Amino acid sequence: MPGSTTGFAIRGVTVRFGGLTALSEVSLTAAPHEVLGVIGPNGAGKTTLFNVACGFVRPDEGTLHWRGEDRPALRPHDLAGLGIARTLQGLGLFDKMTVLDNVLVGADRAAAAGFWSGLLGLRRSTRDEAALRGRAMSALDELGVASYAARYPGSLPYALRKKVALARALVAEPDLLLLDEPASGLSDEEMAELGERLRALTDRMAIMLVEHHMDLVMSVCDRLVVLDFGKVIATGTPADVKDDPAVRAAYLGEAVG
Ligand SMILES: Nc1ncnc2c1ncn2[C@@H]1O[C@H](COP(=O)(O)OP(=O)(O)OP(=O)(O)O)[C@@H](O)[C@H]1O
Repeated sequence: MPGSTTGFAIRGVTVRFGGLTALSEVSLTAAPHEVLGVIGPNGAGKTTLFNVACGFVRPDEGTLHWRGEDRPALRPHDLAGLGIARTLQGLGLFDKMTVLDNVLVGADRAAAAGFWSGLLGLRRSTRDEAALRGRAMSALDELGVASYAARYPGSLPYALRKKVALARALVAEPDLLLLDEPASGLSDEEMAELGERLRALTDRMAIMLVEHHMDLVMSVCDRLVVLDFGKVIATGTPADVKDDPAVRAAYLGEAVG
């Protein structure tokens, strides 16, 4: 297939909001097992790019590429079936559901999308339910929060709620994980733990993260894409990008690394 890529790619994406061009011909790739960071000063277009990757914003021009196919019209509800999971800044946990049930929502989405063939038919059996709960519990366990399974998210500190949201994304066993500001609101220690967690996840998935915290970005990402005024101004390893004069100019007054 022409232009076929292994992994996730955004190609020539332009997004306009009325007269404002939020993204202009942006291209990037996230290879399997890679952590790709998207950074840039305020208003650079990071959130818009994340929303394009999640299918929340449809590009005016350009395409997405995933699993060997061009996908001009990715929609949010397609993600689970395509092996893509995401966490959002707002977490989106349901306060009236327990932690376990919140994670089960992620398992349900994946099962409904045919992710685990046979696990969800027209009538779900007790055994299927038990299997889904088992997966949800292991996702919580992997993040060290299984003991909170019966609690309600609202009663937990923010860092724990973030782990629950991540468990909900991971329960679907995605090949691509999209993270919007995963470090926001975390302490330095929690951020370091998150960094280690993300590195460990690369043995089974690619990760694209939009993040403000340079410490996390510099330590966790294999490659970075830097946006400024909707354009890619630099791409490379964290070390390359840190020394790039265009990046330094874009961040004038802000610390890079
Ligand atoms: N729905 C929208 N309607 C109109 N303009 C928008 C919309 N969303 C974003 N923009 C504009 O597009 C540009 C890029 O915004 P975006 O939120 O993607 O940047 P960002 O890099 O995520 O910024 P920040 O770091 O401040 O969150 C900004 O000028 C913003 O005002």
